[in-house]
Amino acid sequence: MNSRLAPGVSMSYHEGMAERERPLRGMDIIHDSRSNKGTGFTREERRNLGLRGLLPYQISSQELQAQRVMENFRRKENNMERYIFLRSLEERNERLFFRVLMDNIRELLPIVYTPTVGQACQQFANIFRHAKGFYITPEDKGHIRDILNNWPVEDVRIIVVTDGERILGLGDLGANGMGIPIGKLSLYTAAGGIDPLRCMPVMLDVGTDNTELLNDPLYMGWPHARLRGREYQSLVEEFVFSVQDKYPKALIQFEDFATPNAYHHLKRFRQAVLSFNDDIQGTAAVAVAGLKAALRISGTPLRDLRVMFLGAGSAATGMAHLLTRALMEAGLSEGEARKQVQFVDEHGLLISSRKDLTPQNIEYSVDSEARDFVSAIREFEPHAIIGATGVPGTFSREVVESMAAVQQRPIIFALSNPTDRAECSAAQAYEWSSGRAIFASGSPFQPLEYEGKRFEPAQGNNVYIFPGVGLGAISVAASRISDSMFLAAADALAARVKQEQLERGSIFPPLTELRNISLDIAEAVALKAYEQNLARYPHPDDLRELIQGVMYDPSY
Ligand SMILES: O=C([O-])CC(=O)C(=O)O
Ligand SMILES: [Mg+2]
Repeated sequence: MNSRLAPGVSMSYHEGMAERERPLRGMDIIHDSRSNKGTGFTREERRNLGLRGLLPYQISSQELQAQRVMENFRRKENNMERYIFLRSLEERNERLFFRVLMDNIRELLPIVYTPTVGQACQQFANIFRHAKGFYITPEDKGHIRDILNNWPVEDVRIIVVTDGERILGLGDLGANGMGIPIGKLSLYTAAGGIDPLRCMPVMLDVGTDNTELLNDPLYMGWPHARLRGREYQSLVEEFVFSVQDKYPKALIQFEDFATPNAYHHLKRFRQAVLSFNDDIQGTAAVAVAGLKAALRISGTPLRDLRVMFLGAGSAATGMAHLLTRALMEAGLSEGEARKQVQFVDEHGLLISSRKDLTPQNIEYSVDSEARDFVSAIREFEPHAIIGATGVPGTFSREVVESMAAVQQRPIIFALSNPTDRAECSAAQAYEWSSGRAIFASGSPFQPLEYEGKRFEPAQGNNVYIFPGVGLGAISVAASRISDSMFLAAADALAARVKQEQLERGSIFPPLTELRNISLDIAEAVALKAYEQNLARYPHPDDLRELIQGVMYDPSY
């Protein structure tokens, strides 16, 4: 295996990680978010680092600082203010930011991530304070490798890149979409234990077709219509190969690209480059995990599972593909598996006679008299419906009632983000199914009561998957990411759901367990990498210990 290592490529994750840090002193330390501890500097540090006089007398423990942060956080008027507050904490004191995020993940996830991050992208230009991440525009054509040298870190391992064309279910937000890679990478650190120094958010700013943004004097992106076609593709290629040259072991996560480009990039790079598409593959693994857990409630064998998707974009087709693989693992042929998966989009059921189907969808088209969603449900009697439309209200009362009529425990996943784009709300799913639905949404819904019973809606979001997949991949320097790795990740996730949770109808483990979930997933992914001969590091004595050992700890 070692023979596959390029000369100069280190043999383990640890080697080469000791980035030479500049010895800072005095105010420079306080102004360096990675070094700053604020009032957490000890008396001795204050003496040795030239900090005397620059801080108030009292020394606070990190716990006390975290408490102060959370009190301030809770006093803020609204979630946007909380978002701004947290991002500026990160700019001042990175370790304290991650301490607070990790210790309060349930409360803070809806702020640094969906739904508030969606709003933050919409208002990105208005709330902008401090540049973070790396921006590439068509004017950088031919110079991307060069300008990558401006990034101050020598050993980047995780890159999340978007071109901003399909930000959550909010559409084309151009360069304002930078909020998404930033948010995803915060979770790579908080949930996946990736050192923030190894993370790089990238905006491939190729313009926007959002005229409101183009007309907004505050808009900060490249102010042109979107680059398309060959020129666009060649910029993406130049970016990917420049990254590979500078950071040969970095994982590239493609995020929130419009469907045709998302598929194009996936096909182009999945074999050759350590990369994946989070919306297609990460979401798919979450959905498969959720379905497997849900089947434990309903008692349906996996091989019998029938699923109907609403929406035929990247997330839905990605889920169908991985689900087909899971059904094949359960013993079905590919043809049999595909027959258990159907799609409905805005023009109705995907039937073979339709002329508007994409290559990803044609494989799942059927011959049927049914046309609309409800009659398709009545005919197919799916165990689960999964929405990935970005269109709220599409799981109507009639839809949910039809599911409740054909299944005792209808599985209803309303996965579109942010919360106000969900196909139906948690309350609607429970109410319209008389409390029988097994529900999950992409963005959070509050716990609720229905007819005296408490429900805790599960959040079926790819945050359960990508941090662990990334951690596993970079811990062994995987050469690429395979479908089997995502199936292994889904199994590791589903395995963490306890029986007592299932009894409460909850099909994902608590978000408070994210770090351990990511560790389990990382181990499963790394094992697959060795099994499939895709690891570039030699097998360690204890894989789990190795992975655990590289996980970032924000304590001072
Ligand atoms: O960011 C999220 O919450 C999930 C996701 O990838 C998307 O909706 O595009
Ligand atoms: Mg996404």
